[in-house]
Amino acid sequence: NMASIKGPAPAPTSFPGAEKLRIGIVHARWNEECITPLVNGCIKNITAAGVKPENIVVESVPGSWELPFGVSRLISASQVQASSNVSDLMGATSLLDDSKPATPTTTGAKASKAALDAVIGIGVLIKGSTMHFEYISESCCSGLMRIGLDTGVPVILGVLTALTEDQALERSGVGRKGDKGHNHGLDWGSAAVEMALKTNR
Ligand SMILES: O=c1[nH]c(NC[C@H](O)[C@H](O)[C@H](O)CO)c([N+](=O)[O-])c(=O)[nH]1
Repeated sequence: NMASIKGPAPAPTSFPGAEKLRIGIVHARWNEECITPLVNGCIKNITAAGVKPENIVVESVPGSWELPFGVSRLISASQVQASSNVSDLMGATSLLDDSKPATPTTTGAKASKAALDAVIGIGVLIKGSTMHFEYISESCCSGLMRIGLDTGVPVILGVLTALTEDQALERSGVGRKGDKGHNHGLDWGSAAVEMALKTNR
């Protein structure tokens, strides 16, 4: 059979200036078996690009429906933080929930006070027996698109809209079959850094 032509072109491999960036991740808590590897893959490529762990802010919301609201609030909280003299960024971002740095900083380095340069919304929607999936997927994706356009802060779409559990598992790199699939979180992390640098000229 013909090899598929689908898939992204190779992403940039160097991200000069990434050490100054601050990246946010807001993830839903549905379908955790996929969410966890997706978030970890995202963080892996963000740090591989040169972003400091203490400058990655991770927040969670109940489900994908809440992603646009969560991303919007995190962006505005970080902008308030950057323009005020509030010392603790985490305090500002705990508007969503008990925020925690992506990885506890060994250096004890303080998170920077700058506003977030890009945010990824991560969710996993799996088709059930009703139309619920269609309505959440459409609202979540168009909501995330709107926030990026309205705020000028790049919002990366990290939402899997899977028709079966296997589709979701394969795209999280934890496919049940022999083929482990590909963890799309990796691509979302690279996309976030690339877009942040393009926006931060
Ligand atoms: O993130 C998801 N949320 C889901 N529902 C919860 C929804 O996102 C909201 O959290 C809930 O409706 C409360 O607003 C899902 N399903 O219903 O299947 C799903 O598959 N994935």
